[in-house]
Amino acid sequence: MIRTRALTKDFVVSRTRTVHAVRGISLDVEPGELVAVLGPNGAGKTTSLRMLTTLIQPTSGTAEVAGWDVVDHPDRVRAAIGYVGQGGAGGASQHVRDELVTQGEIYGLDRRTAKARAAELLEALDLTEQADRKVESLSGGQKRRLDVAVGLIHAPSLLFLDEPSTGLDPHNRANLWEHILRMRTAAAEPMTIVLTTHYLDEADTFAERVIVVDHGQVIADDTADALKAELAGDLVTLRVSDEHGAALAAIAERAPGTRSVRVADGGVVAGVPAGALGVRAQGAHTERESTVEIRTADGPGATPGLLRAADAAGIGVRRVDVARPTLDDVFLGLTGRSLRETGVDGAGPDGPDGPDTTGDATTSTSAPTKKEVLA
Ligand SMILES: Nc1ncnc2c1ncn2[C@@H]1O[C@H](COP(=O)(O)OP(=O)(O)OP(=O)(O)O)[C@@H](O)[C@H]1O
Repeated sequence: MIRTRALTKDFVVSRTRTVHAVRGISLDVEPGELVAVLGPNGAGKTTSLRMLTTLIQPTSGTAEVAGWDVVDHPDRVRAAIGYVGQGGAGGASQHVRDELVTQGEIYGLDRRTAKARAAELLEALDLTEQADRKVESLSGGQKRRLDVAVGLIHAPSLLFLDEPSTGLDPHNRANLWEHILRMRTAAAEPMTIVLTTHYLDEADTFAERVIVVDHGQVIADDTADALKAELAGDLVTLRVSDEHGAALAAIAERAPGTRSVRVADGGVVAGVPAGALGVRAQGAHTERESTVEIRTADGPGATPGLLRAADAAGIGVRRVDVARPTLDDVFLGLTGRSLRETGVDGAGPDGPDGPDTTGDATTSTSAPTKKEVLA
């Protein structure tokens, strides 16, 4: 359904500055897949989508969408796809139903077909009650559902959604997703959906495949579960008194299945009970704690052995947490940076004028390679 080879986009912003927004992306998306493209601000997600939807031309490389080359046959591509951009589509003063019918006609449907299709989508996306209201009077969630309806009016087999649920509250996000999934399965042929999102949980829950993009390159591509298992691992966190942090870290390093270990300052704790394992002082008192964070293939399986080894070394573990990895852990494992820290929820350090630019004397930063994060 989508095939790109070395797809590249440079924006020449001045004589001395070029933004390397997309750097040679090669990927294939099969019919019926639901793919989420994830990455920090400025990673190149929207630019990639804009090339695939023929809104901008690649600098180099090739892209075929629905069997057509995006540069040679943009009209064919546009006829085959739906695109829901970040800005939204609806004309504010139009009535909801009219907006849909007009969009259908723009796509070449005759009026009768456009009306029938509009009615179908209004029903499927729970907008029938709002059909005769003006677009500007809709709530955020209703407006976004209308955007999706507009993207689907000509029954495309491939739908691109650029951050479909940004700005919606959790209830409306869940509601939008329910509708998108229902639309997808109701289609005669399984619809292919490619979306960008800032919501890690959304990609995790709904996407069958997650493509992680950073600095204009694909740095990971698999199911969310496979990415988490291969690239992150479970996180076991053990809290001990500050003096035992380093010794416990050394024990954890040697434990089977350990991928990486980090000792962090756990802060000051008050009222540590007298006699707690490994606490030498008598009576409740205040002291610093360490947290030892262990990435391991199997957290629940590794924890008993870690506790036994700590006990044998006279180290009292005060608290144990075992957490399954998130997609943020995957990104951290790949780049050493957290998606949240790199501005996934807003402008981050890799934003517009971040490291993706080439200046006078410098070359652009190379894409980060996979590295051990917590070593
Ligand atoms: N028209 C343009 N001219 C110059 N630079 C651009 C243009 N469009 C995008 N860029 C730059 O290209 C890089 C990639 O931007 P893009 O919008 O594709 O990122 P993104 O991953 O979609 O980010 P976000 O999550 O913030 O939407 C950024 O550095 C951006 O500033």
